[in-house]
Amino acid sequence: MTERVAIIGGGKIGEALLAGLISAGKPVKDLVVIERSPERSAELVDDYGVRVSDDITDAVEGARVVFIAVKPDAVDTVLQKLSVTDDDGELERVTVSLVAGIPTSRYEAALQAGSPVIRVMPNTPMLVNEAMSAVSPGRYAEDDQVALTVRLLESVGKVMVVPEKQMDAVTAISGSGPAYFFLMVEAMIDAGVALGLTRPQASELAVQTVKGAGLLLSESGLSPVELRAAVTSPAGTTAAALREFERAGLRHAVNEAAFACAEVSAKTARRVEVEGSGQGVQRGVETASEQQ
Ligand SMILES: NC(=O)C1=CN([C@@H]2O[C@H](COP(=O)(O)OP(=O)(O)OC[C@H]3O[C@@H](n4cnc5c(N)ncnc54)[C@H](O)[C@@H]3O)[C@@H](O)[C@H]2O)C=CC1
Ligand SMILES: O=C(O)[C@@H]1CCC=N1
Repeated sequence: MTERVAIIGGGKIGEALLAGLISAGKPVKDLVVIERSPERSAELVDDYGVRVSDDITDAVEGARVVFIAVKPDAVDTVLQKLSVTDDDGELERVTVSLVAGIPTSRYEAALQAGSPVIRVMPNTPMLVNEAMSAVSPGRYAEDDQVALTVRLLESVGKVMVVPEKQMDAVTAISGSGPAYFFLMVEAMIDAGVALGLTRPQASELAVQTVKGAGLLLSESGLSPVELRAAVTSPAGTTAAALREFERAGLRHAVNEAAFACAEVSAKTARRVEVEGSGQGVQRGVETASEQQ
């Protein structure tokens, strides 16, 4: 893998990609991050020894693949800058968006005519080379560009190629999915503390349980239904717990959550357009800790 790769946006997902590619053996000299926050840039330089620039035009020069990992609201600004950069013609640079909710058509319309674009929905387990990335090629992406993108993403996890119309559903399952599990683990730890365990004890028990259960799911070849049945003894402890989950409507809650997630994804492009045109809309209320 000697292709030069540029990552625009060195936040959580940009860092996950950077860390994953480096740990998968990609030489740091073939990587560049474009990050506008000086504090964030300094962190990335310290932690990874990677070149970080705040100048898109300069940094993407010579890059075969340009990943975009900024928030949806920042995409148009990035595209304006990218649209006036020169990809030398020979490099056949491909723009790969990791951004939720913005269709390839928007990139294709903003970039130079015929620019190849690929849309990806990754997730943060990329940090530990266990990402699930869904890939949708845009209309001008060539097979070799899709293959290169898949190869890069396969070095940091699994890859599934899907039609772009499935991206909102994918986001609702694998893109946002890790957060659902972190919430579940938080709740398990709190329950353990309520039952008298110390918080470190409850954390270790819950985290190792989720890790082991995840490995069983991916490696045993058994379905979640079969694995759950194997834990559940007749009239036993697990049956009592599961009955409470069913009574509380866990399945319904997961379904509603996934639909809410997909809906926000589907409306993102329109929201960005409206907010970008100065007619900002009030979104849902975030807690202070979620505002980053
Ligand atoms: N966090 C996650 O679990 C996932 C995020 N995504 C997508 O990845 C994208 C990034 O998300 P996060 O990493 O969570 O956000 P983040 O806010 O942590 O990172 C975005 C970074 O981009 C930088 N930035 C913004 N405008 C820039 C510009 N013009 N030039 C250079 N740098 C710029 C910001 O300073 C920030 O460091 C989003 O579009 C999101 O939809 C997709 C899948 C999972
Ligand atoms: O919450 C978000 O909007 C991003 C997209 C998928 C995961 N995180």
